Amino acid sequence: MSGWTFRRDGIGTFRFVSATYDAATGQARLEYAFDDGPSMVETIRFPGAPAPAHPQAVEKALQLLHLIAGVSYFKAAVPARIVVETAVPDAATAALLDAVYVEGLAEFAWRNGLDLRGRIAFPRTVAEDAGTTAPALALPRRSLVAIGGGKDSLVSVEMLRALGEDMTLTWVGESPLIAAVAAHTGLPTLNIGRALSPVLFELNRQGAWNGHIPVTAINSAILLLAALLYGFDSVVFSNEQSASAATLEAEGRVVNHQWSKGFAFERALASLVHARIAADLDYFSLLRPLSELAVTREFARHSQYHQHFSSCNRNFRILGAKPRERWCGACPKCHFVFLALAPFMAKPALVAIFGRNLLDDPELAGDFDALIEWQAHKPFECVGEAAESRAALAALAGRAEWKEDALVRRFAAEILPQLPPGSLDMAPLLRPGTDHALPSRYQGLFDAIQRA
Ligand SMILES: CC(=O)N[C@H]1[C@@H](OP(=O)(O)OP(=O)(O)OC[C@H]2O[C@@H](n3ccc(=O)[nH]c3=O)[C@H](O)[C@@H]2O)O[C@H](CO)[C@@H](O)[C@@H]1O[C@H](C)C(=O)N[C@@H](C)C(=O)N[C@@H](CCC(=O)O)C(=O)O
Ligand SMILES: Nc1ncnc2c1ncn2[C@@H]1O[C@H](COP(=O)(O)OP(=O)(O)OP(=O)(O)O)[C@@H](O)[C@H]1O
Repeated sequence: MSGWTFRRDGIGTFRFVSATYDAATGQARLEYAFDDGPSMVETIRFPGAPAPAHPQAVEKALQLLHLIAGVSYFKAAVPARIVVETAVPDAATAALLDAVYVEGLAEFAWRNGLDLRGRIAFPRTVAEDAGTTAPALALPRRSLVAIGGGKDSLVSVEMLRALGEDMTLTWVGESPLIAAVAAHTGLPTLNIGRALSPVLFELNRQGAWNGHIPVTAINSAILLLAALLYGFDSVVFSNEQSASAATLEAEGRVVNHQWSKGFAFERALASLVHARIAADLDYFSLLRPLSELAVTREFARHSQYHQHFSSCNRNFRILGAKPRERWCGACPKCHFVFLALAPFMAKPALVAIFGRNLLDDPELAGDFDALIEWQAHKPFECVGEAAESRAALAALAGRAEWKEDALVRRFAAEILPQLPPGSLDMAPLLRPGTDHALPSRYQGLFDAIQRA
């Protein structure tokens, strides 16, 4: 960094400098820079990956990963100009990237008082035929399943296990918690290494713009490259229906904290992969038909994981302090998961997971109000829709074991009477939706849930 001064408002250009994959070490190297500043190099390690059997598809997937993962670095200065010094993307790829950088950074922009709409335009070659299909590679019929240490991916794992699917569980980055949960499934695992450039952390110290990024888009691109390297024909995520809902809508903007977990991103990425990378490589979310409540109802049955999993995102920090226990009990995700599991679990078992009864803590009233969008917007976190939280609280208000707890009692006395009658029924929220892109072999999975 010597001889180069970073001023976040003084940067003109973000450069995609190079992207290489070294088959001997299984390491991808993604290089970026601002103006004539230092290289920012991110590395992704694919342990034990065999020499690429499909080098052209691997090269395409590597380019896509380079372009998507740039979002972590671009955000540090959000300059007006983007230069791609590697292969310039075609129109369809550039359109996806524009969306990842504008919609995926919408929360970042909102919270920093920025507006990226109309400000991001990836360079693109002249438009290719929209109907182009990439060649089929005869990839083996097996699934690479993303695992995050929480309830969602474990529900998928158990659904796929019940179908006898050949699968490997995979996660990006070092996480003892995810490793322990993955080991508990007894299934084959693959931990992919990821190291962000230390230059980014230095820029953060020097006052770079910082905030939320669409991390699922990055993990998805990493897993697609992994599928080609190790030989899988499906990359399976566990993003639920509720992830597509906005966190807030204000001043003509739609901000979704979970944008890259949403259906619009899933569809766009899946069709780009079929068109440009491999016709037989599927990317989809198995849980897309389900609400968060439908997922927690399923997860409640899998008690073998209850003392191992965690949905608390504070566990997954690279730099920041991690909670001493698996659940910090103080973040919106802890609050939401407690509430969403409560209608489906025995109370002592749920309290044993969290170490205390969060619904009996009056100090948390404001936090639970945000979950039900009561005089507040939903928190910027991976939580279900307000209708789900309201329905869960209404259900608990009618249960002898819960109704005396401070926050349930308060909800029943002060809030419930002001809510529209008929809006609190849980049954419609538990019914699987029809907006999904599941391969036909999985359609039957949700018939069973429908009947439950
Ligand atoms: C774990 C977590 O929630 N981290 C968010 C937190 O970051 P923090 O500063 O507390 O610590 P670190 O995670 O260690 O990050 C250090 C710095 O690195 C930047 N960074 C990190 C990863 C990356 O891929 N790119 C990066 O640029 C980060 O900005 C830090 O400066 O707050 C940050 C600022 O708001 C968030 O960016 C961190 O979020 C992580 C990228 C992360 O993995 N978050 C997931 C748990 C998450 O938010 N998942 C969403 C899915 C959203 C989506 O559309 O994909 C969810 O579950 O809803
Ligand atoms: N480190 C990671 N590497 C790869 N995929 C991940 C990682 N962390 C999360 N995911 C995947 O991203 C998606 C969204 O993560 P999310 O945290 O919502 O899921 P989860 O951990 O399975 O469940 P929960 O909602 O209880 O946290 C899931 O498909 C999850 O498997």
